[in-house]
Amino acid sequence: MKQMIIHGGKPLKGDVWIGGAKNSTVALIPASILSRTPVTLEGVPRIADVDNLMDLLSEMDVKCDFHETTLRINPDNIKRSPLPAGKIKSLRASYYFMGALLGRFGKAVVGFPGGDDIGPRPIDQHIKGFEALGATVENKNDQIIITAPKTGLRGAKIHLKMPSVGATMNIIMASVMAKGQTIIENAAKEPEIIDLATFLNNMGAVIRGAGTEVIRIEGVEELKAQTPHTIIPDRIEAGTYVALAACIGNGIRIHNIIEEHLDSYLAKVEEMGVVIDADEDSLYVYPAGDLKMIQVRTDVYPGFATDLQQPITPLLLTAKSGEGVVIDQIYPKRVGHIPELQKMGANIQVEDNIILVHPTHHLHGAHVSAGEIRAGACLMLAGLMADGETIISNAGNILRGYDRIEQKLRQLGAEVSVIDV
Ligand SMILES: CC(=O)N[C@H]1[C@@H](OP(=O)(O)OP(=O)(O)OC[C@H]2O[C@@H](n3ccc(=O)[nH]c3=O)[C@H](O)[C@@H]2O)O[C@H](CO)[C@@H](O)[C@@H]1O
Ligand SMILES: C=C(OP(=O)(O)O)C(=O)O
Repeated sequence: MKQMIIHGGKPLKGDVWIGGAKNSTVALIPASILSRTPVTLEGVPRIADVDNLMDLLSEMDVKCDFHETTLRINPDNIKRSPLPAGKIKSLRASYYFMGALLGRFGKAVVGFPGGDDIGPRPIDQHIKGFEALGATVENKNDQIIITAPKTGLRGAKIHLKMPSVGATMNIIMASVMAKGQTIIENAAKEPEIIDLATFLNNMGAVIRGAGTEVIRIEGVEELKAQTPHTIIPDRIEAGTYVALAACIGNGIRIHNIIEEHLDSYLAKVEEMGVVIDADEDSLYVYPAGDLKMIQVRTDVYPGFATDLQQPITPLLLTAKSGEGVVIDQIYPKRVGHIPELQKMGANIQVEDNIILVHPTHHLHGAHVSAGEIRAGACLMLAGLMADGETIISNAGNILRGYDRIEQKLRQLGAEVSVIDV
């Protein structure tokens, strides 16, 4: 198990560069097997989810070469292999192999995915989509077996019950080579969907409307990657550093961002009174003065992202007065970080899944546990603010999605290390 050890209370300063978006990357890697030619991804974050996806590719004899931030994936000798257990359980996004294998081979045998403990994560909309394309879906011994008819998948009109990011991406991957037209209504509009569509379109796919609620896909015969694809910057990592800079920064510039992707988040941070200067592709966060308490309600994009409700919570604790409220409409049970923050002296409670935050002038180091990735990010920020030593166990959850975190925090002046215990 990994532990993160932080000696907090030191003001941080300097520059930080944001990596490629985890939530794009984890879809683009499975999508790479749809290509008949080698794929090059650039701006790939150094995170554990990528290592686990590369291991899954190697089970299919797909060769990967990961150098700095460039990942080359060569599916020339790909063999269709079932992915029943093991690494598949290590991340939620392994479910993208359902759509990708179905699209490429007409058959996918994939174990139930793992991932973060953020409450129930149903996949009924993914399955509804595969079935609409003509596939049969069986659930046997903790595995999902998805089979296209002998005549192949056929385009269909699919109306999602809710704009699910995972279902939208999985249906795109399955339908990109189906016969005829697929229409996804009530599709998710997250920037990561546009990134996937751009990647596939550059390989010859015909996907229109990504980023809006209606996506139209004309099936094509085959896909061939021709040019490298640069992954969009991680808006959640960027938002985490914005919160960090406002909590304990003495002037921090955050590079490689797309400001528009952070609009609703930055509006909330600025409503608190944090002063931010935006450049073409960077943000400068000034040391914070007296901050106001706010209310946050998560929503689908372009609303406030569920993945940012935990990273902003330590910032709310620094407000001068009032009561802050955080409501996660996407994952209401995503409140596992609250008892851990209480151990550090935070005046914060949960009532009926509503988080109530009160000004806390002093946090102290404690031994806490990162139940999931963003809970880990929240505790990491609290640890950097707190006096004394904070030990975060289950820090592997932070490494799942935060690119070179130890190195980046140290460059800003933090005293932090990650150890194996
Ligand atoms: C809308 C939203 O904020 N999605 C976030 C969510 O995506 P993730 O892909 O986990 O979630 P979805 O967007 O798929 O799901 C949104 C909501 O729909 C429900 N649902 C989803 C699929 C399904 O088949 N049935 C069903 O009921 C989910 O339980 C959830 O309440 O976490 C990802 C990783 O943290 C983020 O990158 C996404 O931005
Ligand atoms: C919950 C998250 O990750 P995953 O969906 O990969 O578990 C996240 O990115 O906040």
